[in-house]
Amino acid sequence: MERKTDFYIDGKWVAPIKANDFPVINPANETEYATISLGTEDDVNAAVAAAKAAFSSWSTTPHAERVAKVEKLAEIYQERMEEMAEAISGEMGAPKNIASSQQAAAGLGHIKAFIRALKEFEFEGPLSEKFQSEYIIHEPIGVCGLITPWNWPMNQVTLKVVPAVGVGCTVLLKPSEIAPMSSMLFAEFMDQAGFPAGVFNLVNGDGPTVGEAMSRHPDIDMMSFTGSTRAGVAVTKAAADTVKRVSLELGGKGPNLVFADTDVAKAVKRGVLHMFNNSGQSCNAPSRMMVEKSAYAEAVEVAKSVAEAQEVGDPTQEGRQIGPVVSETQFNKIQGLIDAGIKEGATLLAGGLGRPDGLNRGYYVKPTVFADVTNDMTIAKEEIFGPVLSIMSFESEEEAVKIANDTPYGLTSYVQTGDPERAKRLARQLRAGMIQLNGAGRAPGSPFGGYKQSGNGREGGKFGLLEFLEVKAVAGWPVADAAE
Ligand SMILES: NC(=O)c1ccc[n+]([C@@H]2O[C@H](COP(=O)([O-])OP(=O)(O)OC[C@H]3O[C@@H](n4cnc5c(N)ncnc54)[C@H](O)[C@@H]3O)[C@@H](O)[C@H]2O)c1
Repeated sequence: MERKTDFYIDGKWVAPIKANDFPVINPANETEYATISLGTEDDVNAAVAAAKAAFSSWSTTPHAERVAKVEKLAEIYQERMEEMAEAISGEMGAPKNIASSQQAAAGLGHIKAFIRALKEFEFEGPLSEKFQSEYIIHEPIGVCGLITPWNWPMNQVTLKVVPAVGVGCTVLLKPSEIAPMSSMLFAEFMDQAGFPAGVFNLVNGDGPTVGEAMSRHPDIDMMSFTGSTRAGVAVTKAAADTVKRVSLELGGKGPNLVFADTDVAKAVKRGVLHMFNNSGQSCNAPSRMMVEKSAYAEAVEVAKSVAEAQEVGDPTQEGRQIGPVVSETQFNKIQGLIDAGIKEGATLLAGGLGRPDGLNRGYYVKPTVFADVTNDMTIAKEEIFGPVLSIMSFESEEEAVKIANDTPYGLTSYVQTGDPERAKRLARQLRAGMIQLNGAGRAPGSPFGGYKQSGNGREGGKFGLLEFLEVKAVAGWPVADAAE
């Protein structure tokens, strides 16, 4: 078992000011995978002081030099990708192949997309052709506090750290205390890449102590938060007195509209597998499958057989199995929601309560599908964050849009239809930050973020850079006389 109780502050690994050991549990076998320390407000103060001191020189370092450091980081990340996949698998239970090809790989993909965005972004220029002497300059916002969740650890960490330091901000990262090992390894990569002392700092800790101290801190200029809507609201409230900018990436309850004019079997299979991916622990999971009435019977049959064929098991083995969910708390929460689905009268098609056969140790959940769900049921309203799909039906396109939008969330909505005009129409009518039509994957650098209570930020590519930039407007910028 690894013991990694130090924090990374001002370019060095330092012991916490007050020791407070905390176990990182491997959810596949319920044993202690590593020990970290939970920090205090004093550790936050030390890290923020380092970040503040580093800001004036880092923010004025030539852009090309900063980009070169990010390129170095990409090289190191690529070389040490397998270590990263192992850390992610051990801390949150992603099976080997997902940890490597999806989880760790997502981090590298984002770093590369940011390198392109950093090279292409126009940091300054005239307001318009007409107003040449009104000059706009984008400047780094300052010291940024970054808080991340456990479900896609490196995806989230790279989406925040890389654009922030890339544009000249300095940062304090607090990863999820449940899955901090990948971030500790990432800190090693940052150190190896040669970022100057104080540019990147990491303090482990829980939300109410370290997260709250960061959100309130007068010397943190911006908070970038990914996690539950509950914690996002807490961060926003704690940040209010200092009027810092708060960027939020929160939960979701994604609708997946399946129309009879598509290849229903194929679309349903894709939707079910997508729901189960990462054991259902994705903010953008298509958790409400809505099927046009005339295709409903077929959809239910396909979903049942896909769920029954879904293997669950040991993440250290090769294969297409899904792993456990992250913790006992999550396991119990999911069981409670499955129970609510049964009690509220949804039809249990596959899975259900308890662990899958033969898996008595580890937080494994049965791949579960409910049919005949209505949008007022708890399982249709709450983010479950487990491999649990709800299927419901609709009669008309109008009704489908109404049900899809009837949620406080608005992260990703999915549409499956053979009619291109309908696809375009729905893409405009669905109230969500992201729409995926007919199984299309998202392009690197495309903005990731939500409407409504799914958040207010946009991460990735040039949109992700803008999150960490202030906009300065200069009137009377000297311009050469056109007549000269
Ligand atoms: N929209 C997105 O981009 C996105 C991506 C991934 C996950 N998520 C969301 O994250 C959630 C799952 O992650 P989780 O269980 O780790 O969420 P969580 O909100 O419990 O924790 C997320 C982070 O916030 C910290 N935190 C908790 N309470 C806090 C407080 N009062 N002040 C400051 N920080 C606090 C935690 O320590 C952790 O680092 C889901 O709701 C999921 O939808 C959203």
